[in-house]
Amino acid sequence: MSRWSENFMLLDDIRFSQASLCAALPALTVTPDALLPNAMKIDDIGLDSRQVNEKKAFIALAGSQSDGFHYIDNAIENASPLVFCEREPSAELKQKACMLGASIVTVDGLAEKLPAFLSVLYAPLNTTPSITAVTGTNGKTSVAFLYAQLSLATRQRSASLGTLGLNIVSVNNLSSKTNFKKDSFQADASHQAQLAAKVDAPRFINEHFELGVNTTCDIVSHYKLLRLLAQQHVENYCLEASSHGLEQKRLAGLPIRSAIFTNLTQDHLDYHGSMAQYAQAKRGLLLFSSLNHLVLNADDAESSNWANALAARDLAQASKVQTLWYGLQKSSLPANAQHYCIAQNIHCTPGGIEFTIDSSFGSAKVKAPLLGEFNVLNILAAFGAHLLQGADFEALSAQISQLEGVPGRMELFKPSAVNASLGHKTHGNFIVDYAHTPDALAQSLKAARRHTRGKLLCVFGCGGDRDKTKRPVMGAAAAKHADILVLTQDNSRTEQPQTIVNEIMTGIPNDAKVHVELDREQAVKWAWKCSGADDLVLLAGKGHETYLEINNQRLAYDERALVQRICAEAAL
Ligand SMILES: CC(=O)N[C@H]1[C@@H](OP(=O)(O)OP(=O)(O)OC[C@H]2O[C@@H](n3ccc(=O)[nH]c3=O)[C@H](O)[C@@H]2O)O[C@H](CO)[C@@H](O)[C@@H]1O[C@H](C)C(=O)N[C@@H](C)C(=O)N[C@H](CCC(=O)O)C(=O)O
Ligand SMILES: Nc1ncnc2c1ncn2[C@@H]1O[C@H](COP(=O)(O)OP(=O)(O)OP(=O)(O)O)[C@@H](O)[C@H]1O
Repeated sequence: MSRWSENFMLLDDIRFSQASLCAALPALTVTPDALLPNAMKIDDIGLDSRQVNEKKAFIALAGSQSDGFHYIDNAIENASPLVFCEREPSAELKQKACMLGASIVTVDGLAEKLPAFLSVLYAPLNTTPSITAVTGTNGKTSVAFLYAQLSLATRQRSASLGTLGLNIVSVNNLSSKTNFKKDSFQADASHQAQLAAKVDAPRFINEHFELGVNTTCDIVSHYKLLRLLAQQHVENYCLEASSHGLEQKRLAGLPIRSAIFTNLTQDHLDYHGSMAQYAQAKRGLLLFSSLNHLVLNADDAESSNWANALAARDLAQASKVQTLWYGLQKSSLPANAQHYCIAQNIHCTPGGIEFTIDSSFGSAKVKAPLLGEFNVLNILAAFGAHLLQGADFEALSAQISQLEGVPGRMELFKPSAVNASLGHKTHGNFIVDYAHTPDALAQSLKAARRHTRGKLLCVFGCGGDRDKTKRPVMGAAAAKHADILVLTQDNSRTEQPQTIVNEIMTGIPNDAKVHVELDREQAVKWAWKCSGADDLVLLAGKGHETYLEINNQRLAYDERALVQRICAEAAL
């Protein structure tokens, strides 16, 4: 099943009533009597003319490639009885709509009015979850995933949304995942009753759902999701805010309470044009008037631009936002940092990372079963947001040892320690990682190096039809940090994989050890066969994905499953 159809299965359950429609229409300055009778029968709404029907309205918005206005005809042919658009349609189109019983309503400033409309249309029936948004070039998915798990320290049902889809984590699997004892949890009777209600909530508990093609989904889906999460008694919700999503106002009007910034390095220059514009798009998170908390990476130079941009806002807005700084060096903290969270004495062990948290809320020695120093930063970012939101320092610190790694992010796979026929381990371990930017690749290789005794091999490629300037930079980063490079394909889209590889090669020094194998599965097998027992093979770029995108088609390719098969076969 494609990701799109799963998306609709999940969000299709979220419908609105006629009463909600009547309540919401004034936000668009529309009155129900301006609509034909069919229009009032809708219970769903969407941005894509190809996915409407007789009960679903179409919102025609201008996009970056084309304009929804051009698809109004398509929407009414697909039986949509109601279309909102930003300018007057032709007389011919109006006449056709009239014949089909459809209403086309022109709304001045439709895009700006949409958040107010959607927030009434999909108003959550109970409390809106507290929203934390995380942005940055790398680490968004990891921070969101870790944030949701850390919420278990406060026994709150929580969710994360982004590249991995929607994950809901709840208290009712706490006993199987953690060492919490039920009786050691102090709660009054009403709190216990609320917890029981959460445990009995109908669906999606501890579940994962694929949700569309984008890291940050479209604006309608966001409002539907808020209602869905409220129905599921989710109290804490962390979403990934991509720079595209922020620029295209896919999050407009959401009551985002806390913002986390991870880091800024090169990516998406094809879309934003320059690093300055890319950085500015990300800082768009500061414009949410609902913001109360800001969590900044003290080790990343861009964070001071965030602090300055906040200070430049009007006094009332700036002074209601509490800022927490996190990082690996106390010396990077700004002199006026009131709240901070620093990791010190970091040790990378075969099983994970150990470090001491030194913070303005307390200090603790912690261990996490995750690989890579950058995951220390990711933990601190999620931890810092919870601290500002009022979580207890001790309970949060205890939860760190219970964290589960993020699928396809520095995920370790070990072939059986002993080969049955040879009596010893013959080849190296794998790490499957999602690094697809120059900085992420450098960071993941540096992290992997700390977990290996032998050689470090790296299998990677670069995506087609996207920022081409990062290709040689990724080649240079891989050559600097790995011993053997295996160049292959990674979502080449409509480009020739060999052309992409040639561009990567221009950044690789002549004396580097490079093997080219465009068939990705063969490249992985080649690297593993070439590895010795103490070596480590890092597979970068695919992570959790289960496809290779080639010529507008998604071909089945699951690198985690492939590696599991290789590991299993090694034991035979
Ligand atoms: C370049 C880009 O960001 N495109 C996104 C954008 O589409 P768009 O505004 O360009 O849409 P368009 O094609 O111009 O069409 C305009 C309007 O007409 C509608 N339409 C279009 C065709 C049709 O037949 N009928 C119809 O109604 C469209 O639904 C849209 O509402 O808005 C759509 C709805 O929100 C997104 O799905 C789409 O993401 C495409 C698939 C994409 O590849 N996006 C990438 C670049 C992206 O956004 N990535 C970031 C993550 C990056 C990261 O990992 O950091 C993300 O958040 O996913
Ligand atoms: N804090 C970090 N700093 C640098 N690199 C990181 C950090 N966290 C993760 N990475 C690297 O970036 C890769 C992607 O991580 P993650 O999916 O969490 O980031 P992301 O920002 O969500 O990226 P995307 O939006 O493309 O999914 C990881 O596989 C890892 O190699």
